[in-house]
Amino acid sequence: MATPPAIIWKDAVERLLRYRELIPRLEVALGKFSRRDSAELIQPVRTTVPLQKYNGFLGLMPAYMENDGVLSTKFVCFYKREDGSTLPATQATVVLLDPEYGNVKAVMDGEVITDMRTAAVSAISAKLLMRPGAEVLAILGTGRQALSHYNVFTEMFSFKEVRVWSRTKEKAERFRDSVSGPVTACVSVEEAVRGADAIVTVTRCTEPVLFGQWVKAGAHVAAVGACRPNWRELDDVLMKEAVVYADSREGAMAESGDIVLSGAEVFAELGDVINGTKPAHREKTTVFKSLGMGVQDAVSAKLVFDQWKAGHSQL
Ligand SMILES: NC(=O)C1=CN([C@@H]2O[C@H](COP(=O)(O)OP(=O)(O)OC[C@H]3O[C@@H](n4cnc5c(N)ncnc54)[C@H](O)[C@@H]3O)[C@@H](O)[C@H]2O)C=CC1
Ligand SMILES: O=C([O-])C1=[NH+]CCC1
Repeated sequence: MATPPAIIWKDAVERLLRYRELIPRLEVALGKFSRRDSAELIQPVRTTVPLQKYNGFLGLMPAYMENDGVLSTKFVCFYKREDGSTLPATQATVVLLDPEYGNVKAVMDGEVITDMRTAAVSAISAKLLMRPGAEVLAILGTGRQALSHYNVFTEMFSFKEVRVWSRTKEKAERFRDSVSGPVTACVSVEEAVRGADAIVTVTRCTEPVLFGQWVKAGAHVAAVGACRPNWRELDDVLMKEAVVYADSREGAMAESGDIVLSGAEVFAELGDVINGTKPAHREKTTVFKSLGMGVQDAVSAKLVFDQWKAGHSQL
């Protein structure tokens, strides 16, 4: 009989997941995903169930990596919360299964995984697409993803200046005061992004907040919010001027308002660049449209579970 699943909650995930181990594994997984070899990796586009009464969605995100023996699914609920709401915008749980027996091996907190793997993939996009010598990073939004993006971008790159913008100055200042490094709290998006070499958009907005006219030619934008086909963060000018990359082409065509509504073309997936089958246009303005993929959760969950098991076998 199968042993009961391990329950690995937030504190443990926080302790066990490290960017330095996560990032190389995500790079390998993104490359595998873009090869579309179903003997290696299967990951359908997220199934989304609208929770109309609550202005939210349940996303089901399964992934199977046969050669790695990893089978998982994430349940993620995300909401368009009203201003001032104290309810969480995103809640997630990852379930790891044994692909041979079908039993659940572990149930783990998915919030830390979602925060970290999303930021890690944006950092991979910057590693591949940002101009060398980038000096200024701008972050739009000051929530959970803003913090994880701040952490990994400042760990991986040496920016001379980091700017943040939120809809109120107080929120931008609170974010500035909560992190250890120097941050400029900006009162307008324009002030935050003018001259920036890298821009991260991590807002819950549904209308464009970042306009192409403010974006420096050759900048790299990691666009993380607006994960519904009728939600936007970036305007048409930026979407049409930039070379657009995505984590999953199918995901982007189905779920990204910035792509669907602007009519912009997805030039390549990050995995195509990793595999060397599509170029990284570092010299041009680039947008990485992130939607999030089950395989990113699968890789993270395996890493957490392996470390958790190693810790428990020593007890
Ligand atoms: N691409 C991916 O893989 C993932 C994307 N997301 C998306 O990333 C975004 C940020 O997520 P979290 O940081 O977890 O949310 P959060 O609720 O912690 O932070 C959201 C930020 O957006 C700001 N905001 C809310 N409404 C806004 C508006 N109308 N205009 C401008 N700013 C607004 C809030 O003040 C806050 O600073 C959300 O859209 C979420 O759905 C979340 C997880 C994974
Ligand atoms: O990949 C993910 O977990 C999500 N993408 C959009 C909201 C949550």
